[in-house]
Amino acid sequence: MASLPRKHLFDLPEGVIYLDGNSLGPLPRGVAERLERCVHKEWGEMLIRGWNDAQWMDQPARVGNKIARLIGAPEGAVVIGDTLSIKVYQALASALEMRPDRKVVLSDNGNFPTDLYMAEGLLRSLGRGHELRTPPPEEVADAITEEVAVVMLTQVDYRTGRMHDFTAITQKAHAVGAVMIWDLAHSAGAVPVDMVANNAEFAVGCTYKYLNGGPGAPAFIYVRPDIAETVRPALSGWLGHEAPFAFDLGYRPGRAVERMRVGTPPVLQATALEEALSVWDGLTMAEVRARSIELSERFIREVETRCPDLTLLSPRDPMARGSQVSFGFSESYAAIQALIERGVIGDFRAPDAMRFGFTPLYIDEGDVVRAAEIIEDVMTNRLWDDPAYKARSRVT
Ligand SMILES: Cc1ncc(COP(=O)(O)O)c(C=O)c1O
Ligand SMILES: Nc1c(O)cccc1C(=O)C[C@H](N)C(=O)O
Repeated sequence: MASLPRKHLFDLPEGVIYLDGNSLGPLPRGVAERLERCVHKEWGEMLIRGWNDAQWMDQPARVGNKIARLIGAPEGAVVIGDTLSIKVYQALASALEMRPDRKVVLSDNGNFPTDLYMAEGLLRSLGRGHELRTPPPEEVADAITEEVAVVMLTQVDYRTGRMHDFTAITQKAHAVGAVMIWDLAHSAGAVPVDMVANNAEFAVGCTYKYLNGGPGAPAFIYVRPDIAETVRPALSGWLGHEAPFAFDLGYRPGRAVERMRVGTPPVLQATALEEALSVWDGLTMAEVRARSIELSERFIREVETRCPDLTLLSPRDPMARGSQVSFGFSESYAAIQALIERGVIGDFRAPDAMRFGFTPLYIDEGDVVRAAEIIEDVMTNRLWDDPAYKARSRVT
């Protein structure tokens, strides 16, 4: 297969430059047809037999293996299912059980809110006086002390694209005896990740962003293989049981990471994801990362030259940045609306970020330059200064 870009593998609307694949990836070409087959040939014709005959029951592990390759994890260490919020909860609950004598969970105040909300809810229901600490991202490393039970961080900041030092933070967590959880929501399919080398105990992530699994696509969870047989799942659902179809009354955790399965897998969503993952065949994350850096560096250069009113909010050093670039502007919400209307889809993140994702599978240098020209037009001609844009409802 030809290397990058692979635009022909995606169904992108004509005239759109899609710089929001960091929030919701576009539709890969084969997905609609694969779903059609799943609906008619599997669900429609096989009915209940689909669990065996179409291997629906093995899908969480099978798709997990496809993701494993992209995050440097071995076969059998990743499963998919549920939403990322649930996977965060599961990882944190199990991690806390591994350090019963410690009471501090360390995250940061740039983390995506659901990760912090799930932690708060879990700690409250444990009722054992745990504390969630959220220093600024730059201060996390110094806040890793021997009080900390679990360090739980999102590698790439959803707003700024700032990337934590993946290796140094995990090493520091382990040096003080803390358990490490990485949320790879903005990393999987965006930056090279090597879970084996990193040695963190847990990783979680979503698949609707850079992995193009579609809206509501299932999340994934990785558990380090050497601890997977001892980790205790808090959400002990029947499909994480060692023998679900024995229908025993007592819970016995399933084999390794399979114990992190909870209930019935979302077969249609997982089928879309499984097909979507084939766009990565024959690609390495190193190749994707190299292109992503070229594209985002070019974008920053073009925008800074053309638009003096925009301030770079992302780290300037590409090695400290994920695959997204944010610019600050006082009217960024209206400016993003003006851009979307002109075919450049990025997004707004409160309070003032215009955020653009770089996805080399379907974005090339020409798109980047064209997007910068349109941003220049919107800024120079104050096209954002339109009450209709400012009034538009803010759902996402
Ligand atoms: C870091 C991070 N965690 C969690 C989520 C969302 O979790 P869920 O898939 O449960 O909506 C997102 C984005 O939506 C995210 O960026
Ligand atoms: N998961 C989302 C959703 O269900 C609706 C709207 C947006 C999202 C997102 O993924 C937001 C995303 N995590 C972000 O970085 O802003």
